[in-house]
Amino acid sequence: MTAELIDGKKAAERLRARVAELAALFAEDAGRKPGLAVVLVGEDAASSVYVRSKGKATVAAGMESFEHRLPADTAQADLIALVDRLNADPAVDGILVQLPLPGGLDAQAVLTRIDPDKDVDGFHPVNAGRLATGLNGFVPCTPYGCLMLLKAQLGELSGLNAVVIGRSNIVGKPMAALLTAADCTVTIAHSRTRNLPHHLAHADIVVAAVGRAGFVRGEWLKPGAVVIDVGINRTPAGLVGDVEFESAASVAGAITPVPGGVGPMTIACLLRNTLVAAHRREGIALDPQAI
Ligand SMILES: Nc1nc2c(c(=O)[nH]1)N[C@@H](CN(C=O)c1ccc(C(=O)N[C@@H](CCC(=O)O)C(=O)O)cc1)CN2
Repeated sequence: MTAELIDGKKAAERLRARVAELAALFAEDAGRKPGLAVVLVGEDAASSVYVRSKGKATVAAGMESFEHRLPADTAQADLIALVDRLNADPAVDGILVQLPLPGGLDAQAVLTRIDPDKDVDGFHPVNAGRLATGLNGFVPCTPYGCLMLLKAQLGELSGLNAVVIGRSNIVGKPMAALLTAADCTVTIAHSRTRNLPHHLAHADIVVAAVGRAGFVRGEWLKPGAVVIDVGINRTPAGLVGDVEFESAASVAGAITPVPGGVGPMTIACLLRNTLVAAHRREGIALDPQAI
């Protein structure tokens, strides 16, 4: 392996510590802690673990955690009613509905019901529009975490060629918007892309978010590329990313491992977004770039 390993766990610890410092200052100014409400519907094992981790991290950062666990057969109207209550609750600065929702529930309708100014997941169409047009809003946590890792690794991103593999609303599209805003030349590749190796051969930055174990092969990469692997695939061999790690690490300049790369940044960025939401709701100044 020649690539430098990008340590997302360490970067996430640093971000969480900074958020905790600023949350303590917020509590002094506002007379209350920032509050995050997380809604879990059903008993998906991985989601349950993520929600527990979010609750713990929220409390550790000096914030208030409100956890709502609902049965898998919850009616759409009841879930919407809960979102409405959280929208109206002054102690709640951020609302997150854990995905995926059980079959039969309309995730888009639920996400669109969240007050855009409490939408710390950044999934509401208003926040997607704000990101696309360069306005202040909330950016989805995983792509924001990827951007932070890229900036820490490369410094200035302007003028670099970036290929984002995957076009989901949660990762691919916002990732491409963030890289475009950072003045990269961005290609979005997906399942219909012809000749992916051709595009990757010119990519200084590769963000893989396709959800297919070991999909990206090392021989497709430009030597020295920085590779961000968003994939979390559970295989008989354990947890693996979307990038074939061994072959990629012998060509790339730097690469995120799975686990321990992008994943931990997701929760750290959620805390960051909650802190920003709390400041905006209370009208207390905070430069989001300084976190
Ligand atoms: N409402 C949301 N739902 C989901 C999101 C999201 O951002 N908002 N993202 C994912 C799940 N997720 C957080 O919710 C998440 C995924 C992975 C990790 C993480 O730290 N992963 C570890 C590995 C942990 C493991 O063994 O599973 C790592 O990569 O090192 C944190 C959060 C889907 N749903």
